[in-house]
Amino acid sequence: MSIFSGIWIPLVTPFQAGAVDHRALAALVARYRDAGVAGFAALGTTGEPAAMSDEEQDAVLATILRAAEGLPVIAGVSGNQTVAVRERVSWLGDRPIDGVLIAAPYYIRPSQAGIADYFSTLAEASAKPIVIYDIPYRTGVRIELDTLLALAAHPRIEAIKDCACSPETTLALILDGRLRVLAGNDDAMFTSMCMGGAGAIAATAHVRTERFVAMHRALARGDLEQGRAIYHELAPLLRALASEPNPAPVKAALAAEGWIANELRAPMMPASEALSRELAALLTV
Ligand SMILES: O=C(O)C1=N[C@H](C(=O)O)C[C@H](O)C1
Repeated sequence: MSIFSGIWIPLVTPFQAGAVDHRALAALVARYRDAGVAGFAALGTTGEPAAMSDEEQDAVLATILRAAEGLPVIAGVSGNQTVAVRERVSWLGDRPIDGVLIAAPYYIRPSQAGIADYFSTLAEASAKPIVIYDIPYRTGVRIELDTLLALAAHPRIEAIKDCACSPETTLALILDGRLRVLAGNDDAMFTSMCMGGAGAIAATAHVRTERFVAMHRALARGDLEQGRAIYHELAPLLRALASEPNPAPVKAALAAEGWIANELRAPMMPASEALSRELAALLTV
């Protein structure tokens, strides 16, 4: 049975007075463990790895692995030089992680052949399962369906974090059946899971985590009525959490609940006062 199903948390990195707050990070992981999540994505977009040194990233990964107490952890990797990213992927192969989450090469917009070569090279170098992170609105390049289907033949490419905003692609991948499809756009998670997707890696699930887990479980057992009712209940929160750049709203919500300081590293900015007030109000309902 694949580990790539259920609700995964792409963890924020809490900062306090400019430094990584490892205590807050470990407390968050323990809180989500108790809430029934399936696993954690460390150093995904939400974790702000682009704002951290290599040493800070490695320390964050170590804290998450310790606090996860055996729940699966995958580590995010991004870049645009195959050789450099391959080194990182090989290094991660010796860590006690359960997979590597790899985005397409950003900014340089390679051809589909270039993208296929990139992922195949990294899959060959990896000792761990690979989750393809298809997020064209961040990388600047789409991984086309034919490319994804070709990559699915590789035994170490096991899942996709699907953020392409294409229901046709999502359905085609689910019907193909070789990659586990994890929704990566939070507003698409309900439809993806209804179509047969395996779950979600969802920043919004940092709050009301138990309800996201309950929604997934309801849909996975075919209880559409209950799954839909929970989705409707979560909808105002989902909308508010997506209304400013991730992870600012999630951090504001967690700060309102007292878990972390409301701090991001520039050029990312904390959520606006108005949104912070709205989120605090939504979380008291
Ligand atoms: O960090 C992630 O993984 C996620 N990234 C997406 C994004 O920031 O675009 C959102 C998703 O909820 C999780």
